[in-house]
Amino acid sequence: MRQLQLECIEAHAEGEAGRVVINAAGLVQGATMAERLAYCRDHLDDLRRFLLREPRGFPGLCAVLVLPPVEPGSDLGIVVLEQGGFTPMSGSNTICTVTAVLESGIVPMLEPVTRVRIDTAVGTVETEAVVSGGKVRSVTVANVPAFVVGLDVPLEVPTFGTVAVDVVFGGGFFVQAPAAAMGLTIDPDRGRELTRAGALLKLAALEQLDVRHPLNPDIDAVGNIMLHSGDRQPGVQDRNAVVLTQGRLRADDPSTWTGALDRSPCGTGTCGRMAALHARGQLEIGEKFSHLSVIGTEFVGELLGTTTLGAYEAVLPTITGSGWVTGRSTWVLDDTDPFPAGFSVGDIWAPGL
Ligand SMILES: O=C(O)[C@H]1NCC[C@@H]1O
Repeated sequence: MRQLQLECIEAHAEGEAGRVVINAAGLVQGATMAERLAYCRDHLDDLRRFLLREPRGFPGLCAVLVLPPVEPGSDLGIVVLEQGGFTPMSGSNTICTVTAVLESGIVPMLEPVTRVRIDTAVGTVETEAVVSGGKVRSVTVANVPAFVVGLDVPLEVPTFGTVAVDVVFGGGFFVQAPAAAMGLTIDPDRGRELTRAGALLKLAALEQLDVRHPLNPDIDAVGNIMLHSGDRQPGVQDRNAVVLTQGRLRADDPSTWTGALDRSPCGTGTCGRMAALHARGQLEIGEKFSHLSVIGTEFVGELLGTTTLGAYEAVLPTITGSGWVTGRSTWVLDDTDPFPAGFSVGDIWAPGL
């Protein structure tokens, strides 16, 4: 007997897969997006694993629950599912969602530009899709304010020693460091070493850093890690590799020191990186910022202005990229299936997490 049936539009944004769940409204309770995110974290973690892990998912996959809006004038709300947990916001997943809801007709498409307003647990996000011939060509996401918690913060990282990192918020909290500081380059061939370094940075961040979003105190931990190409230099292309870890990391278990690299240039990470570069005097308001992923795909960022958020000086970041629909799927759970929350195997992940 089938107990659960999830209707999805499969998509990717600049290579990063996002499974957009379009019939999840009845599964999530809460009057605000913050309450809904908290509800997902408390009650729907098995659903997240069901969607993202084997035998239905894969390590490079994220998903999005498309929910009714909560703010007047918004079109929808989203909660993002990553391998490490539920998150309030994601650039690639927002682009996947906008592309999916417009190309499927869930939200009417108006040529040449359609605006889609999206509620998240850290604020409302305005998006602008360039459309022609019934297709979404690109999506610009005017993200929630991004800010710097600290620049060059010393972290004691297992096996690496002291590493100076930037702690930033760009829709989620990130620790960001030059790949060179870990003896690495941003190259897909070094993926295994990049994920190991990212996992160890995250372990250190979770133990040593206190972060809290001024508008949503439940957002209180570093989520993802960005290794980047370092200070901006004329003629040098900015690149990054964002490490998405699994849920549980343990300092005493090297099998957990792993993760998957974001295949896109990471929208939230790019927004946080732009906040840090602005604070360092390396990115002006209104200047375009081309950021490449580990596979060479691009988001173009821009800071539209500044604002304040609680005690933080913040910037107003946008990112632009493209998404593509890759399929339609219906995921079901048979009540005799032994893996209702999926599984992971130590050939690519830490086993059993
Ligand atoms: O673009 C982003 O913001 C992200 N991509 C996958 C993980 C992050 O949420």
